[in-house]
Amino acid sequence: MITVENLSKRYGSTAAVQDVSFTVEPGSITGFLGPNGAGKSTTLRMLTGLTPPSSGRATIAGKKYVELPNPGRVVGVMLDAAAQHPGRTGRETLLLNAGLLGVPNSRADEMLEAVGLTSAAKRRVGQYSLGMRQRLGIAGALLGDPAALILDEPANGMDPEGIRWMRGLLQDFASRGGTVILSSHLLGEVQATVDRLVVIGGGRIVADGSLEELLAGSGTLVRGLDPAGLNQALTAAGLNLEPLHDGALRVDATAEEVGRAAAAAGQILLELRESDGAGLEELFFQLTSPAAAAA
Ligand SMILES: Nc1ncnc2c1ncn2[C@@H]1O[C@H](COP(=O)(O)OP(=O)(O)OP(=O)(O)O)[C@@H](O)[C@H]1O
Repeated sequence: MITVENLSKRYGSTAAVQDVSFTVEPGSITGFLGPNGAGKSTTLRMLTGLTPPSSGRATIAGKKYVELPNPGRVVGVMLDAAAQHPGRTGRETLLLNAGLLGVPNSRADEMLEAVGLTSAAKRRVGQYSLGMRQRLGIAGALLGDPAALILDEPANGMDPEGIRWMRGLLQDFASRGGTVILSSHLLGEVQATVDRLVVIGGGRIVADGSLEELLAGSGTLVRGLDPAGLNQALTAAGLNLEPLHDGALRVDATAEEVGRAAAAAGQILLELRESDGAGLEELFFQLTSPAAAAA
C-alpha cells in the first residue's frame, strides 16, 4: 500500500504541491492524472525520497522510501525513462541494477524477455526509441520483484500497441496483488488501464475515486440546435445543468426527463445520451485549458 498524507512542496514562491493526500491499494492500478506542471512528478519524487517534502509524509508498505532497507525489492520505480545511460546496452543496464539489488543475473534476461526487448538486448540504449526506453525502464522497475510500482508517464512515447502491451503487463501485476501508480497528462491514454484515478491540478487534488465512480452518475449529455434556448428551457423546467466547452449540456436528470423538457419547449435535439464521464472530461478540459494554465 502507498500512502500520501498532506504532502506539500514549495519552490520559493511556487507551491508545486499543496496538501496532497491519497492512498493506492494493493491489487489496483491508480492513474495519477494532471496537465503539465500540475505537480505529478514532484509528488512521485517525494514518494521515492528524491525530493524532500516541505511538509507531510509519504509511505510505501508503512515506511518512508528512504527507510526501506533494499527499496528496489519493495517498490519498482521509473521516473525518467529518457535518462538512462545511452552508452550501455539494455542488458548491461539491467545487469548493473541486478547487481545493486542482489538478484541473480538470470533475472535481467527474464525481464528483457518480459518487456519484449530480448532481440534488442545487445544494442546501446542511445539507439533505443523512447518507447523502447520505457520498456527497459519498466523491466528495471520489475527487476527486484517488488510488490509496488511507481511509474512516471510510462506511456509517453509508446505507440498504441506498446500501450496495449503495458496495460496487459500492469493488469497482470495488479491481479497478483501488486500496487501500481502511474502518472499521465492524457486521460484517454490511461482510462482503459487504470481502475482508480487521482486527478491533480495546480498542485491540489481535484478528483479522487474509482473510475466507475468518476464516470458514473454524471447524468445526461444533450446537444441542441439552439444551445442557449435549450439551456433556458431546461433551467426553466427546474433541471440542474452544466454547459460543456463544446456547446453540449450535462444535465442531472434522465434522458427522458431532458427529452420531455426540451420537447415541451419546442427545442430541437441533435444528441441525447448518458453522459459517460463527460463530467470528468470537462474537468480535465478545464484543467488543461489556456485560461486554467494562466491562472
Ligand atoms: N526543482 C524545481 N525548482 C523549481 N520549481 C520546480 C521544480 N520542480 C518542479 N517545479 C515546479 O513545480 C510545479 C509542478 O511541477 P511538476 O514537474 O511536478 O509537474 P508535472 O505535473 O509532473 O508536470 P509534467 O507533466 O510537465 O512533468 C511546476 O510549476 C514546476 O515548474
